[in-house]
Amino acid sequence: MAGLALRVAGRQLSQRGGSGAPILLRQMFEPESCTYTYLLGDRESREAILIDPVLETAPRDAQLVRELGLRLLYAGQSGGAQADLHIDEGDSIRFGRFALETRASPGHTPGCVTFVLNDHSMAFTGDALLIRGCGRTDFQQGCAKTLYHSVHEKIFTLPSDCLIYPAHDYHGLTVSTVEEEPTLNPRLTLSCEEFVKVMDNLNLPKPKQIDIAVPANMRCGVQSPPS
Ligand SMILES: N[C@@H](CCC(=O)N[C@@H](CCS)C(=O)NCC(=O)O)C(=O)O
Ligand SMILES: [Fe+2]
Repeated sequence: MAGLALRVAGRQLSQRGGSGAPILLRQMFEPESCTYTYLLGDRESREAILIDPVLETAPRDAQLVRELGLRLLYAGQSGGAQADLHIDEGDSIRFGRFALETRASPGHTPGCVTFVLNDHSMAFTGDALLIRGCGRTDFQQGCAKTLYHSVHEKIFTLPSDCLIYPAHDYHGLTVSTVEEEPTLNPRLTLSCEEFVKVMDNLNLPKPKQIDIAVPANMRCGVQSPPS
């Protein structure tokens, strides 16, 4: 029932906002952590939102926001961090004629969310679903079984032409679709049991900067004052 209500609400929002209005979308890359930051804006009201910003590239993002004459309403990540606004499953984040629907997609971390544009044309999957991959589950209270269910239930149920924009890519790819991933993703095409085994044996090195990034994310990106 909740899923149905969300879809209906999404369609109504899309119509009220004038369906077909082109969203302003910029995908920006930070090479050290291979992170994508997304700037989304409404060309009419100039209201904008920034998804998955990285400390090192914050000046670049701020400059682009200024150059494009946008007014940033929200920026940040989720996950029990200190923040001005906490978001939950089903919450709608509005900017101009658009809105992002929040879908909880835990597994990489307990607080991971996927943001879906209200017309379901694109989804920002954070570290849950990567292109032909997925977020690791071996730290930050990750859980492979939870991630498997999140991706199958919250992302693969979107329309097949829905674009998938992840928070990271390590192979030079920029975007995927809900049509591609359920058939081509080498991890998420497995059974849940096989997936858990694969995830338990990834043996990846820790990402660079993770020991700095995690505590900073818990303070919404605010750095510790110098001692
Ligand atoms: N080999 C990569 C590893 C970076 C890494 O661990 N990335 C995380 C996402 C950021 S917390 C992840 O979940 N990766 C999944 C994966 O399969 O790589 C590097 O270049 O450092
Ligand atoms: Fe991560």
